[in-house]
Amino acid sequence: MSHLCIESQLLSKERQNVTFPIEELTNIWDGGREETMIRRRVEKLFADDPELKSPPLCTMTRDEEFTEATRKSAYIYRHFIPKHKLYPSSRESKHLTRAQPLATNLFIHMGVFVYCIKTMGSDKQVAKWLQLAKNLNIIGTYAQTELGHGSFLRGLETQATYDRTTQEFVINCPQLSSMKWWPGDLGVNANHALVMANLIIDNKKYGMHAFIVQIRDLSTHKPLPGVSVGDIGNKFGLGSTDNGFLYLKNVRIPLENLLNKNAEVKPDGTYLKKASDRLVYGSMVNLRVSIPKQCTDVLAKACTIAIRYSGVRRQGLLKPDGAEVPILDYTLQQHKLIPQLATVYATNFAGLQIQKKYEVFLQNLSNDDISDLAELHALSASFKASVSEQGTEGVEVCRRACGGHGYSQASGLPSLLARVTPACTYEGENTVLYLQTARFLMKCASKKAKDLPKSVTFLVQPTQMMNINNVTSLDFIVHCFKSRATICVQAAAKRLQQTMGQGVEINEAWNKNAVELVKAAKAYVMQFIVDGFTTFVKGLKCSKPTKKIFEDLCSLYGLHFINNNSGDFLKLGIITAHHCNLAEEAEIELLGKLRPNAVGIVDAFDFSDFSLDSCLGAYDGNVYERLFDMAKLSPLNKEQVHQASYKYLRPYLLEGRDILEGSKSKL
Ligand SMILES: Cc1cc2nc3c(=O)[nH]c(=O)nc-3n(C[C@H](O)[C@H](O)[C@H](O)COP(=O)(O)OP(=O)(O)OC[C@H]3O[C@@H](n4cnc5c(N)ncnc54)[C@H](O)[C@@H]3O)c2cc1C
Repeated sequence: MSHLCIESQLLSKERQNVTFPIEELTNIWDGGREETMIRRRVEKLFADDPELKSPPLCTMTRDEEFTEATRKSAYIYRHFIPKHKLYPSSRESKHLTRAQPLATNLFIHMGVFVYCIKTMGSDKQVAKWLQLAKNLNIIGTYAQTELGHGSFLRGLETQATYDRTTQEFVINCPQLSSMKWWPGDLGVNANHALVMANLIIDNKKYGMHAFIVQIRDLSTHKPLPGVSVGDIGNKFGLGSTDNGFLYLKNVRIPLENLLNKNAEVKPDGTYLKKASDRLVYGSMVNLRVSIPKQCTDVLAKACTIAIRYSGVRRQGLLKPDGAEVPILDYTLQQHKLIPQLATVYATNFAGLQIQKKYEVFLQNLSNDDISDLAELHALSASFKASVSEQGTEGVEVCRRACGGHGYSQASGLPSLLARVTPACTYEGENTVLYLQTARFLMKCASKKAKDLPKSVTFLVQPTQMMNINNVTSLDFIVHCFKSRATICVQAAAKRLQQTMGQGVEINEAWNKNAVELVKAAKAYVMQFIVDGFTTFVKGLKCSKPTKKIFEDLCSLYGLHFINNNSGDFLKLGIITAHHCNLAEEAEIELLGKLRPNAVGIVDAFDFSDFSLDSCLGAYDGNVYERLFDMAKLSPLNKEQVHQASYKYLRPYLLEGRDILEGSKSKL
């Protein structure tokens, strides 16, 4: 029997040992049996379409990757989606992001430019721009960040000065640091930009507003006068996206190009505010709610790759005279990977709770009730920060857990890491988001329980230690996380008050206590995740073996965190040293229990080989043959003798030949 077959057999054996119905878990993951069927149908449409096939990502240059991405994106939006009727209103559309091949672009155009027109434009503006944008008749970007400023919005320098005589805005980047930098789809493809600029009327500043600016000629696609635009160059990853720079000098746009649903400038220069900034915040929440799901899906892929690979990779012995074992048998490998699997489940199902809160908020909004906004904003900000961080750390753990092969692009893991890590920065840099959450928490800490939303009253109530020996109990784990959040929030509030009591001005006091404040925000969101996942698991109706998997993953998620931060839980008086010992033992026991089902659990994510795009993670486990096939495709192997060796090394190699052949003839 060939060596290759053994790898496939090892994965089959893993699957025979699975103790729960994989299909049931898949259905729960998808949100129901019918959703699984719809998702599979959508994924099959993508996988079967020859227009969506590309050379493997790891064999392409940046230029080829970008060109392929643009070709496929244009095809998807103009042909594939209409052909299969996968419109945003259809049930199928929910599954598009997951089904779509990795290397595509136009995300900022379709996801943000189109969304901003819809939510920030008047009816007249929506009628003018929306369909053009959806049809790719115009391509837009969202240009907010500048070379000199990102997080601090008031520091942005681009100006839109109203000229009453011509009824135009004159857009200017006053200096190098005001140049727009980073916007996606801008560098090469966009011919319009939604530019965030300071509105100035008669020398008075009115703050940031959104303007539609045409930046390239509609026929030639060349930059218009006053516009300097291009790609910012290679990044950590995301070679398929043309993040760009944009410098605007005296570019004139008509009055109607200010997106004016929330604020308007009349022809005579009168400024009219129509909606409160709080409503504008509400629309930002929507974008933030979608990012964690993308991060969770990326971590789910990384877990699938690393766990399947660990099931077939054999290295060393557990018994001196036994057979070589798959590395998944090592407790240390389980300790790296299975908690990542628990993270995928915890963040996914806790995310559903935010989604529900968001839907309630939207319902209330239609009655002009925005009382939930502050909590939703605080929650979605810290949740985005926490899930993108856990996703980034988790993918890197998975990558390193695959040894040398995890470093190869062919594993698919480097591109997953490059995809998840920028989510820590875009749509609000994580630290800045945690600080926003802390602001809400400090307000809560200054109030009485009766004046707070029910979901956060625990933050101002006293905590008690729970005397319990069963540390895997979900009630105990939730209690630990809630107590930690309460203590951290109250401690940060107390310190802030003390600093200000010493006469320190608020911003300075805030800065002095920023570490404590961020810790409070992190503790708050961690309790939300643990509580949300636990609530989901407790309410889950399914077969006993599947329920057991959920309960074990839920306990593992909590205990792994407690064990990694035991000093903190001990210091805060939430647990004792006895609990610590029990928690460490319980975690190892849970790893052993989940180990036989690990391959089954990742199979339940149901990623196709097409979407995983990994030599290590394919369903059949035929790892080595795939790696060798991929290596053969390396552009460096195109010629038997590469020009570089010939050009730069040949003279010295010929010297070597003469020495070696000369010494041979002397023998
Ligand atoms: C892949 C990618 C795609 C992007 N796409 C777009 C796009 O389409 N359109 C667009 O406009 N922008 C885009 N951006 C830019 C992105 O939104 C900004 O990078 C982000 O808002 C962070 O701003 P910054 O880069 O200025 O970081 P900075 O704010 O300079 O952050 C640098 C450091 O300073 C810290 N810091 C900043 N402020 C504070 C504070 N108050 N207290 C404590 N610490 C602080 C941060 O935590 C961080 O550690 C993209 C970025 C990336 C990486």
